[in-house]
Amino acid sequence: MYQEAKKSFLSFKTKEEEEEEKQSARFFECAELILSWLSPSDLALISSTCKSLHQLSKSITTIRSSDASRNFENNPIPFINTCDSQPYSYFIYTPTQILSLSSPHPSQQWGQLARSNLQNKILDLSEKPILYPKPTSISSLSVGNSYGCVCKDCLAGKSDGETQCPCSRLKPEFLTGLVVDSEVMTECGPTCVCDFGCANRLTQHGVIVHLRIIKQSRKGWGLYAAQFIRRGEFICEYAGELLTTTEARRRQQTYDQYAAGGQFSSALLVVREHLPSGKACLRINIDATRIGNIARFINHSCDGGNLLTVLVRNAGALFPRLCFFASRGILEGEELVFSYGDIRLRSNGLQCYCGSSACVGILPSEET
Ligand SMILES: C[S@@+](CC[C@H](N)C(=O)[O-])C[C@H]1O[C@@H](n2cnc3c(N)ncnc32)[C@H](O)[C@@H]1O
Repeated sequence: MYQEAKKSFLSFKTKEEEEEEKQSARFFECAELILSWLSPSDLALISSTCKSLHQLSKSITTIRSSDASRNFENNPIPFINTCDSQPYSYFIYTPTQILSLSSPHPSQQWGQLARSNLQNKILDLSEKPILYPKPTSISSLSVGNSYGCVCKDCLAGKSDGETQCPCSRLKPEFLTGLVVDSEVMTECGPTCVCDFGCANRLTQHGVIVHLRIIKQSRKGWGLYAAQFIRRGEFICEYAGELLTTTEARRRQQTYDQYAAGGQFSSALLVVREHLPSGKACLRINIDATRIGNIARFINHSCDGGNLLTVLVRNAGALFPRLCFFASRGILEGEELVFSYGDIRLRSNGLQCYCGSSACVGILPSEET
């Protein structure tokens, strides 16, 4: 009798306790949404405050390491790390080039929990994560009075690849895998009447091949094939923030200082396109260090690697894009690598661990 009375007394909840419990349940539902906006260090900090938040943070970390592309690409691109405890590399994802963000702290939701009740109510999970502040996508910027095509079927034409489409300077050798040097090619773009299904938009459908990102003790994260990739197949474009040359130089100085302190990888690429006149050169600075796509993980190889870089111009688009294609058949499990350049300005530059027989020992470095 006494035992029964004690039990019912203990399970009795006051109104205040019930209200507190409800509030705590609501807090954890909201926490799922808020935590997916946090950087890894803030996530770790909050996970140390209580057991429930620790569990939530762990689930978010698992989701983050299962897809670097955050659902932006056609297939998940997982992180795999067997050399230390870093589960993923943190950066903000953009599948295409964007104009440089002036905000010093852009943020993006990453790691939403699919089975959250609250999320099911207010979020469509097929949506891409939001990038804040909202960037300007370069593909939406077109040149005034520019050309475009009005073809019904842009690549219909002769079997040798010659087509009537004015936007198509697609090298036929590309598709048969014979080209080995850097080329410039053109595709249909924003000013054409054709839609995204057009065959002359090879590089505009995101990453189609299966890839993974693996960490190595000496080179850091690298991009690897998770399937056999045919020679000439499109891999990805180099997406990031487009910078002015002044801003690129400023950032490179900061990155060099961080790199000197160790454990920092920058991903600022300078592309120079020699214009047909031969007199001028168009310079494009793409920084994928804080905002970029999976191309930011491609490491250097002194022997030129297995990738071919191609500048692709979409008809009517203001800027060309740097795209990677397989320069030969690539086996599943092989690392995707290309040459960062031939110039080594700094004799005390970073040590190269490409492992090729052509290895010079130092990573390329140029004046930004
Ligand atoms: C564009 S990032 C490539 C991804 C980088 N490994 C990471 O962990 O994020 C360029 C940096 O990767 C490293 N890296 C690239 N290729 C390398 C190589 N062959 N040997 C050593 N380090 C390399 C250098 O730190 C370089 O500054």
